[in-house]
Amino acid sequence: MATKRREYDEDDVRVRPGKSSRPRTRTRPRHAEAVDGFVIAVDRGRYTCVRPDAGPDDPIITAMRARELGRKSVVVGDRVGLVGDTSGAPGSLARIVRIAERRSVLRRTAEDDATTAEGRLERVVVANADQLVIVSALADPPPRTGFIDRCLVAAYDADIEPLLCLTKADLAGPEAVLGYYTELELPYVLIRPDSDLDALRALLAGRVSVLVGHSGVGKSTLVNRLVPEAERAVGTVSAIGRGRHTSTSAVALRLPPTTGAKGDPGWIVDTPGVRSFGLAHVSAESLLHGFADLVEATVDCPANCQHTAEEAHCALDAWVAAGKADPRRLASYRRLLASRSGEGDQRGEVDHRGPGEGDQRGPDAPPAGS
Ligand SMILES: Nc1nc2c(ncn2[C@@H]2O[C@H](COP(=O)(O)OP(=O)(O)OP(=O)(O)O)[C@@H](O)[C@H]2O)c(=O)[nH]1
Ligand SMILES: [Zn+2]
Repeated sequence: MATKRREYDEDDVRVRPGKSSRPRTRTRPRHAEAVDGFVIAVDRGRYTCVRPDAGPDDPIITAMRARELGRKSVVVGDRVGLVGDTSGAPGSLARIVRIAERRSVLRRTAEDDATTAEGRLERVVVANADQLVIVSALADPPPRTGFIDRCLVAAYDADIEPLLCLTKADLAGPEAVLGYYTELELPYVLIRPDSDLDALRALLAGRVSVLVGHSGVGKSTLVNRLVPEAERAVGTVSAIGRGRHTSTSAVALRLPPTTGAKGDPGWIVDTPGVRSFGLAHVSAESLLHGFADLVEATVDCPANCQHTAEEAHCALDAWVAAGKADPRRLASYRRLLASRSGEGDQRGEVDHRGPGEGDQRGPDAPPAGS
């Protein structure tokens, strides 16, 4: 007699051994035995996770996504349910069967080509972040407020608090940059080679913070100072997976405990592959949320005002003319508005994209290699 075969996933077989002819019951609670995991890196279909309560020396768990997740994307910062071999032993592989509801979603639109649907693909960069740390040098390279404005919009859009981290404070003062943002009362920290980083560490404690910055601003230097283990940790997580070293576009690093401070020191998420935030997915109204100093003026705009320079009666022009906001802020807002529709001047906004960025796919793209 021929054995009738049906496809089962592993734990189906484990839960009901020998009952291969019994139909799958729909009422059984799915994966009640799943353990909680926190995704710290994603590399070509392999997800590096840790137990949320794990200590620095606890094993890291490599997982793949279960078929039942469908096309849902799993990104760094996701809180997931894991089944299978969650021991973290060398060669072991767990499966992600659940993704917890996300507290926040930091997105970007790929800027390779903002004029096509594919180019506008929205990518989730990090889930469940609490804070976006915008790293900008005060000199060498000079601060780019256009980049900072763009990051602020991404942060407000994601419902994440921004923190301005001004590096190379030994080379130039922060007055010009801070003056530009006077109205916003942005929290900021100044970093110099001899700073002790206590103020920054206090702002990172107990939270998941995403670091973004242009090349050369000193982000790697900062990450290495905050997490002396960083290089080794990144090597470890990205060497997993297919046994090839590829750089990922986001990786979560556990901050070491600081002497004297109690409680969770927090996590930083480094984003080596993310140089800017495409904002094509952000509506003109949401874009305005990044410009709290301008938003009040728009109540006097005509209905359906697009707030562009072409709008003859946009109230923003009068607002700025009356000295109620910095004209450079209005110019920046309008530059971002224009860049959203793919017609803007994006000079200085787009760096060469880092390798591995294709791993950060939106929910519409199947995971690479699986
Ligand atoms: N004067 C001064 N130089 C700094 C400071 N922080 C970093 N640098 C220098 O700035 C240069 C760039 O620093 P990195 O940490 O490599 O910059 P990055 O932002 O990681 O840039 P990529 O590696 O290209 O992504 C290095 O030569 C650092 O030594 C600082 O606070 N003051
Ligand atoms: Zn207007």
